[in-house]
Amino acid sequence: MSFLSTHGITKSFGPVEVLHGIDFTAEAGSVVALLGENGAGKSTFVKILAGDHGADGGEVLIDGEHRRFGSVAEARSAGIRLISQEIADAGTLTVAENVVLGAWPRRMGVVSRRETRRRAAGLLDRLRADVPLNRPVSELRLGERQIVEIARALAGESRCLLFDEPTAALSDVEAGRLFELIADLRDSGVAIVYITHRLDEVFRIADRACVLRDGRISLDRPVAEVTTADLVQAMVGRTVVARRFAGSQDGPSTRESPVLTLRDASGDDFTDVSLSIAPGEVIGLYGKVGSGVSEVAETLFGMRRMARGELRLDGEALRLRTPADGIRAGVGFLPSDRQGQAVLPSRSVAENLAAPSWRRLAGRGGLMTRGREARAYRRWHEALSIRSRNTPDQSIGTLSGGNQQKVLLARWLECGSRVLVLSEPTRGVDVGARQEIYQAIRRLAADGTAVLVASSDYEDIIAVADQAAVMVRGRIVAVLGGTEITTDRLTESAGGALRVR
Ligand SMILES: Nc1ncnc2c1ncn2[C@@H]1O[C@H](COP(=O)(O)OP(=O)(O)OP(=O)(O)O)[C@@H](O)[C@H]1O
Repeated sequence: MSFLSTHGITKSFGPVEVLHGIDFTAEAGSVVALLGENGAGKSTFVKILAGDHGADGGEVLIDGEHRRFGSVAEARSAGIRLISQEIADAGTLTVAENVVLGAWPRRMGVVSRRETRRRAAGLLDRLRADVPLNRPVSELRLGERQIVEIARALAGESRCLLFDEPTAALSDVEAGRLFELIADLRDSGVAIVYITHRLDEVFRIADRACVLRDGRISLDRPVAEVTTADLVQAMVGRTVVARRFAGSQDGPSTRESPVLTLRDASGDDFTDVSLSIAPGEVIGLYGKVGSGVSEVAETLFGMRRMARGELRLDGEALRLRTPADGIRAGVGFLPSDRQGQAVLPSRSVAENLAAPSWRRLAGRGGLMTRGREARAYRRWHEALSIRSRNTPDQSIGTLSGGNQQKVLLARWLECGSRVLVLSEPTRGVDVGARQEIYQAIRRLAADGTAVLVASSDYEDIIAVADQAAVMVRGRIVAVLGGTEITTDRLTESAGGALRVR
């Protein structure tokens, strides 16, 4: 018998019905992958299972008995836990404190620090994670914070774990350890529901694949019986062919003089990095999580200080101390940590989109009108197929994760920056939307923008880069051009062995 099953679950937000009657099962000792386009309803569905949202209709059965969870605590007491996309840690508390958050170990009524550390170490050990127990979580990188979240969910007896895109920010090694943990949990009888946009993960860890399309189940089959093409077809209703959008296979034939030049730069986690970007060019900076790629990107926007080296814009030396310096210099930046560093959570979609273009949109009178913001919103809503209620006033927090990412990208597309630095531009984005984002990046380059795509996803680099630099442990180890930019060359170089040029 299945541990958990649902029949006819429906859910609306205001007038919009998001789930149209979901029949679903999760078996004990089995992993089911839950897939679907951005906005299909995956997070909403698992939040209902975890007691975070109430369903409007339908029923949830646990061990064959009807249950209705009024809160997260109630779902937890039934052994169901959600590891959400949104990290909910307490930045100033330490790693150990965050792992035991909400379940403080006490001795004679007083929180025991020793016991806190001991328990946290035990839980992190299950993930073979190497995160310092005493460090405040605000100092960790996003992937490490994700690991702390997972460790917290392992406290207590779980019968069903719901993972919502857990590997989006993890390194390959960290993801590998998580997969081992998931296999162990499965073997010990836990039911696992696993949401991902990375289809290779489905074949690696899941027993069953379940696809949500527009709030309905469009496929539910054993993984052994499906192909990647079946999953994509069920998700987007068509086949999606990964292709290269780069200007020409051999890169641009004539190169204008660079608008941005970085020479022998060293800073947080990178050393002696040199690169240049000309107008109309897309440079890919590729490396695994932790290779220094995102640190270089952040430095180009003024989010990190450069310790040594030289940054020039239009030939003029530049010192960026803060992101405000970056914006003033005409650099646009999409950070990899969407929630922490980019989303203005209490603002509308239109306000989020227009934020850095405010001055330009407001015009000479300095008066920003909702109409101007709304027009900016409409321009990108269609071009990037942003899935929202089609009103610029919708709060950004009510968009699905992948659609928030598209709004943030549109922010910089609208801004018309001369230099655009995009860190992990397709993180959390579905297979179809990826292609739209790649097209948008190339369109931007065609209009003369100089673009740097910093990514740990080689598909991003292959799809859009005219030239690619590969980083390993903070240094550029290979530079590839045009037709040299292939999966094999990129992954081989990022492994650290090969040195080209
Ligand atoms: N609190 C809310 N208020 C209004 N609409 C919401 C709310 N939460 C989600 N939605 C809407 O419900 C739909 C489904 O969102 P959901 O987050 O479940 O999608 P998802 O499949 O998890 O997408 P992604 O892959 O991008 O994370 C979206 O259109 C979203 O805008």
